[in-house]
Amino acid sequence: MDNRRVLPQRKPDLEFYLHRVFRKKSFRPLQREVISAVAEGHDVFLQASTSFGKSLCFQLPAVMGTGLTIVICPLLALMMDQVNALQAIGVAVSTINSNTPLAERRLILDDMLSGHPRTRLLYVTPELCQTDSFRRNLQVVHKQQQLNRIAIDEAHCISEWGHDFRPAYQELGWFKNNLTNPAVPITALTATATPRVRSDIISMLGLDTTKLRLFNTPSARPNIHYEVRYLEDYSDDGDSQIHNLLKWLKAIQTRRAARIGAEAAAKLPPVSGIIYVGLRAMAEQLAVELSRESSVSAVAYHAGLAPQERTRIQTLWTSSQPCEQPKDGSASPAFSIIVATNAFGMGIDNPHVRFVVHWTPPRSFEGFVQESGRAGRDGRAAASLVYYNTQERDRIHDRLSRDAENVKNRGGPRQHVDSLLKNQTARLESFQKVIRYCDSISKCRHDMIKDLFGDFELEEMGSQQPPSSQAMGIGSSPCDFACDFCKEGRGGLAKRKRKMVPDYRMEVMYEGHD
Ligand SMILES: Nc1ncnc2c1ncn2[C@@H]1O[C@H](COP(=O)(O)OP(=O)(O)OP(=O)(O)O)[C@@H](O)[C@H]1O
Repeated sequence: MDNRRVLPQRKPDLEFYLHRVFRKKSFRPLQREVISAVAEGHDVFLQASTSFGKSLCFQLPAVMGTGLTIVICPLLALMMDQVNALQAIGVAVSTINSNTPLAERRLILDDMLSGHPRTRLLYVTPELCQTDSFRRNLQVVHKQQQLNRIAIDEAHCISEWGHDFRPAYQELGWFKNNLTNPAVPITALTATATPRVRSDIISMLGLDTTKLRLFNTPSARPNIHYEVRYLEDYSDDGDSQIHNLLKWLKAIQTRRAARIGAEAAAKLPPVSGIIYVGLRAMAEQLAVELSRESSVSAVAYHAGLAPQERTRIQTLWTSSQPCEQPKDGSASPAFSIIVATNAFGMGIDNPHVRFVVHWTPPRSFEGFVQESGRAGRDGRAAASLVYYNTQERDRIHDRLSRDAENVKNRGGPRQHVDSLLKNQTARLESFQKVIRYCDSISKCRHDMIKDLFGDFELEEMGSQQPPSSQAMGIGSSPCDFACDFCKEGRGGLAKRKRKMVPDYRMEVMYEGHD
């Protein structure tokens, strides 16, 4: 008998893959912990802010060793962004989507079923995972012990879209029910999930909460200054709002010049910002009006633009010189602004956005957190402004209530109507959270976001957080004078609000909200 001690072969560590494959210097806070849990084969739920680097949490484990990771992605553009980025660094990645030619699809499936797939990550849609043929293929790969995990990116879509226009999301529970002995680990990742959405994700995927490893970053980002600007009711032409915004931009410009000198400030690339509006026509109009200012370059972005034009705008805006230079040789604008509907954002990787403005109250609280979270992805100071007036608030609220009523009165299969109603009610509740956030003048906005998003519940469920937020403990605020309440206090906010809203309305607005 050979008694020689077999030395365990030392596997390259996570840092090795981080440096070698992904060419990053170090992990961001919490990333290492999440990646370890994924690599160890746990079911993982990660709720982390838009700038976190969630993709790395399943991409890195996928390139360690052999086997296949299936990635479920809701949008083609998002899928292609990740696939292109991985191809560029030499990772064996493929995608099967509506644009994949048949011959290529066959090659990918042949590789997948070969018993030792070369492909490390395969990006697919939930609709593909619903088909019998793809499910059979997954079962074969699973039997061959080559199916390492399923990663579900933008997992909130399970709850937000699964109930109506993308029912395939409702079917993702198939993995846990059918890929068993051993069960295939699932990694679900999202930037925005309220307690309701979270529990939908967990139950629809069939995840066992007693074994699930949970991770989250605070929903309110410490480097973002949150502020609500109260507008007078019935301001008919919007001029005062534009004036208010331009004044704010001017102040940023002045501060910048004071800090580094006017000449040096003029040589810096423009400050990038996003203004979210509710309608396409509003995006066009506001972009024209803002561009009248020599210091501003503003461009509209919405789903009505031709795809090439949208790509052109995105590419320019995410480049190091994010707007066109004036043809007459005059100084380049100090601000480069995209005026967009909510068609703009998902998957757009511009870490240097300094501000996100909501021109009207956002339609949902999740949308607000996600959209405002596009500011300051580089970790530097950034701002979120919401323009708010009671007229617009009531208009949106009435419309959402009417939509819920219409669904109730609709004919059709009971189950379908119930599902639509659940969704419509959730939309209304989500907007009511926007109202609470905007109306409040008595609480730190970071704390409000944390409350309204259910961060506390995650903490109670044992979710692990980055060390800096743990140090603050449950219930404490990540705000360091980075919101209008902490800066101006209740008195200051009340004064601002009173100027814009008649006294009798103020009383009504406070009721039940603070
Ligand atoms: N450890 C790291 N060091 C440096 N850069 C990183 C690191 N991890 C991720 N990144 C970069 O951060 C950027 C954002 O990553 P990613 O797109 O995965 O974010 P996300 O959390 O999925 O955001 P979103 O919710 O907006 O999609 C990417 O450019 C990525 O390469």
